[in-house]
Amino acid sequence: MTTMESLIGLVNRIQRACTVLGDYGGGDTTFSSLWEALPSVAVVGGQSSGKSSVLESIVGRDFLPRGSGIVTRRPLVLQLHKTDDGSQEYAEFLHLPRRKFSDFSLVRKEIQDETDRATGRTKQISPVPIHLSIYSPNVVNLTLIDLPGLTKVAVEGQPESVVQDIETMVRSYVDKPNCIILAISPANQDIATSDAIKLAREVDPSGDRTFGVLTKLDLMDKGTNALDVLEGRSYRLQHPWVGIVNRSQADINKNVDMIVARRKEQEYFATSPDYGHLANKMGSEYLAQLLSKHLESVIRARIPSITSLINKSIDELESELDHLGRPIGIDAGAQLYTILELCRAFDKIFKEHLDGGRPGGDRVYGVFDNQLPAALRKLPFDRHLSVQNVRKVVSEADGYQPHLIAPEQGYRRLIESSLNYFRGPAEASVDAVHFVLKELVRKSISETQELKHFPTLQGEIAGAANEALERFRDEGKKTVIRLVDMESSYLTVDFFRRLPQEVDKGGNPAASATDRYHEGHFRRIASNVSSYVGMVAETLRNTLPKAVVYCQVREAKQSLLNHFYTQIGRREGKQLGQLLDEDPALMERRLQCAKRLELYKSARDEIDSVSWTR
Ligand SMILES: Nc1nc2c(ncn2[C@@H]2O[C@H](COP(=O)(O)OP(=O)(O)OP(=O)(O)O)[C@@H](O)[C@H]2O)c(=O)[nH]1
Repeated sequence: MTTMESLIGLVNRIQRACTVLGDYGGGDTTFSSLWEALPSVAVVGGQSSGKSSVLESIVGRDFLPRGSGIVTRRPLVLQLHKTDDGSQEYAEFLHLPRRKFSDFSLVRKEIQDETDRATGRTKQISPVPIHLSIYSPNVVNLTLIDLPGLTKVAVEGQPESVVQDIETMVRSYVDKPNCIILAISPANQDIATSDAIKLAREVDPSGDRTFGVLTKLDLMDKGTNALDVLEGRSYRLQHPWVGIVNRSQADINKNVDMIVARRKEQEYFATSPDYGHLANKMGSEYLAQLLSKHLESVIRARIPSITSLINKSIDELESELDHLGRPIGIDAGAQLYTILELCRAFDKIFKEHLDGGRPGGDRVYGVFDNQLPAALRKLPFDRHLSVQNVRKVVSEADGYQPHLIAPEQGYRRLIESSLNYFRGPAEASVDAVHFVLKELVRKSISETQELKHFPTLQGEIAGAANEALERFRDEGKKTVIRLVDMESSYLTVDFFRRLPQEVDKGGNPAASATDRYHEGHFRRIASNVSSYVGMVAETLRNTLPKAVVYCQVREAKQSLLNHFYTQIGRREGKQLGQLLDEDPALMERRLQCAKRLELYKSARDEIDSVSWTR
C-alpha cells in the first residue's frame, strides 16, 4: 500500500467510524466533531447541473438513483478504492456489512431504499449520510460526498421547506474549513447564475478550497466556447477549472458504457478546436486524479492537527467520564458492589469528620467541654439545699420521732433528690452529640462526590444513618441514666466517715442538743449534702462523656451502616437498580462520552497504524 492510498483510506475509516457513532458534523454541537476536522470533498451543484453524471463518470459506473424531483435526499459518502487491474468490481454499504454488490443496478436500488428508510418515503431529506465503498480498478482513491442538488422550488409531494432544508444541509458541509468544494456548473448557463458558484463564493471567497467543474461543454451554442471560464477569467479560483463532457440523455437511454463514455470525452477534448490545448487538463479522469492528489496532500498537512485534536479530546472525555463516574453494571452483583463502594466512600468521609482531617468532630468535644459543665453548674442546688428545704425534707424523713444523732433518712432523701437533677444534663449531652452526628452525616453525604449522581441512594443512606443514630441515642440515654442512678443506689461511705462529727466540734454536749434544731445544724447538713453532690457532679462530668462516646460516637464510627448493609444484602436486583437510578440526562451524557471516547481511540489507532506503515 502506498502512502497516498493509506492516507485516504485512513480518513475513510475514521469517517465510517464517525457515522457509526453518530458524528457526521452539524447537529450535536456539545462535542467538537472529529468529522469536521477531517478533510473531505463535497459535491455541490444545482439541479440538472450534471452532478450525478460527474460522479458516475469518476467511478466509471452508473449506480446513482435517477428520476425527476429531488433524488439525492441524504448525503452519500462515496469512498473509492483502487484495486488491481483485472480484479472484479464491487460495492459495499456501511449499513450492510459483508454484502458485496457486483450488480450496480442493485446499488442504485439500495441507495433509494436506504434513503427511504431514513426519510420514510415522504421525500423529506435527512442529514444522516449513507456510506458506499466502491472497489474497482477503474477508480483512484478518493472520497466524495454527494449532496442533494440545490433547488429553487419544491416539487410535488415535497414540503415547501425542502428548498431551505437542502440549502442548510449543503451549507453545513461546505461551511467547514476542511471541506473541499467540488462546484458543478453547466456550461450552457451563465456562470454568474450558477448555484454552486454562488454558494462557494459565499463560504470560500478566496477560492482556496473550491474546484470549479464545468459540464455540458458539448451543449453550448454553436460558435461559443467556455474558455473565459476554463481559463479563470470569468470567475477566479486558486485551482484550475476542469471541463467535462458527460453522457447525454440520449447516451444514457442507449446505455452507453461509462468507460466508453470516458474515452469519447477524451476524444472530444483532444479533437476540439477550442479546448485542444487544454486536453490533458480536462475530463472526468483528470478531475478524479486532481482531486485525489489534492485530498491526499490536504490530509497529509492536516494529520498533525487531527492527531492533536484527537489527543486533546481523549483527555477531555476521560476527565469528563471520571467526573461523571463510570457506568454501573446491570447485574445484581455489580450493582451491590457499586452500592457498597458508594457507602464506603460516604463512610470514609464521615469518619474523617469525626477523627479530624475534616471539621466537625471537635463539636463533640465542645459538648463535653462547655455544654455539659455549664449545664451541671446551672442545676438549682442552691434552692434545693436551702436551709428551709433541708429542714423540711429532714423533718418529713424523721416523721414523729426527730432524729437523734445524724438524720440518716434525711441525708438519703436529700442526696437522692439532688442526684435526680443530673438526669437532665446527662440526657442533654446525649441529644447534643446526636445532633452533631446527624449534621455530620448530612455534611458527609453532600461531600461524597461519588454519590452526587444517585439521589435515591443518598436518601437511603441518610435514612439508614439517621435511624442508626436514633438507636445509638436511645442506647446512650439508657446508659447515662444508669450512670446517674448508680450514683444514688450506693453512696460513697468514706465521704461520710470523713465528715467531722458534730459532737466533737461543739465541745459542749449539752449545748449541742439544743443546737440540733438550730439553723446551724441544717446549714451543716446542707453543706455536707452539697459537697457530696459536688463530688458526684465532678465524677459525672468525667464519666458521662465516656458513656456518650462509647454508645454514640464509637458506634457511629464502627457500625453506622451495618444495619443497612444487611438490609440491602437481601434485596433483589431490581430493587438495587432503583437505588442506583441516576439522572437520565447524566446517563445519556455518559453514554455519549463513552461512544466519543471509543471513536477517538479507534481514530488514534488508525493514525498510529498508518504512521507505522509509512
Ligand atoms: N450532452 C450532455 N448532457 C449532459 C452532460 N452532463 C449532464 N448531462 C445531462 O443532463 C441531465 C442531468 O444530468 P444529471 O447528471 O442527472 O444532473 P444532476 O445535477 O445530477 O441532476 P439532479 O440529480 O436531477 O439534480 C441528464 O440528462 C444528463 O444526461 C454533459 O456534459 N453533456
